[in-house]
Amino acid sequence: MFDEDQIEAFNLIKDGHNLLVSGQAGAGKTFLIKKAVKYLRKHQRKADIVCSTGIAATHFSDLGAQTLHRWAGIEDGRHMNQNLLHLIETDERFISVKKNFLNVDVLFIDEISMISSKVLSQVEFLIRNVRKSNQYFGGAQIVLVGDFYQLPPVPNELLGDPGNHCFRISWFNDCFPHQIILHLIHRQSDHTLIKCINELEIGNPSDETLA
Ligand SMILES: Nc1ncnc2c1ncn2[C@@H]1O[C@H](COP(=O)(O)OP(=O)(O)OP(=O)(O)O)[C@@H](O)[C@H]1O
Repeated sequence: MFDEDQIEAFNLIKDGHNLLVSGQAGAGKTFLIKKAVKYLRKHQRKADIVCSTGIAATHFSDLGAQTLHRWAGIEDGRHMNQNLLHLIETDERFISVKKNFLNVDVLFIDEISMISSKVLSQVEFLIRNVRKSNQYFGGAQIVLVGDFYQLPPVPNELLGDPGNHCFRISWFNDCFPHQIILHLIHRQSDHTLIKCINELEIGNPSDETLA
């Protein structure tokens, strides 16, 4: 059964809102995404899951997750927006990317802390233009999931990506007005260790952790 925060997030997802779901390790983000994706698919909505790394995608292998870079055809980030848009619209090698953009109803982006503002902005630009829409992400519903205290984006100076967090994008709060934090830690194993990590993550260790 979902906890209170998970219920709030689930209802927003079900009702078609864009949102950011965050929470520390063990707060039940993966648990929530899996249930939400199964629910949406059962109700004939095309829900895709993408992650910043292939390893994270294996957590959702039963649900067909892949990396965002592969799903969106952005490769290593070498393409400028207009060039990549042209490739997606005209080049057969990008046919599955074009289908992804045109068909997706709800896109879950996990490990969002590692997706840079450059990458998220490029994905937004591409989906909006392929869908020929004025809405953010071409009107596709986007659910960002992660913990901004965890790993940051990897900078790629050669390709003009300084690795800024995506929440720095000027339109971020406008596109993601709903931002839910999962407060309850569900993971039982290594509870003490996880508590220490979570406290250190936010720079506020308790006496127990310091001891
Ligand atoms: N509402 C719930 N009821 C029962 N178990 C839950 C619930 N939410 C999460 N769990 C369990 O708690 C554990 C941690 O949850 P989960 O892996 O989803 O956390 P997470 O936020 O994705 O963590 P991480 O950031 O480390 O990936 C899992 O074993 C999961 O099945």
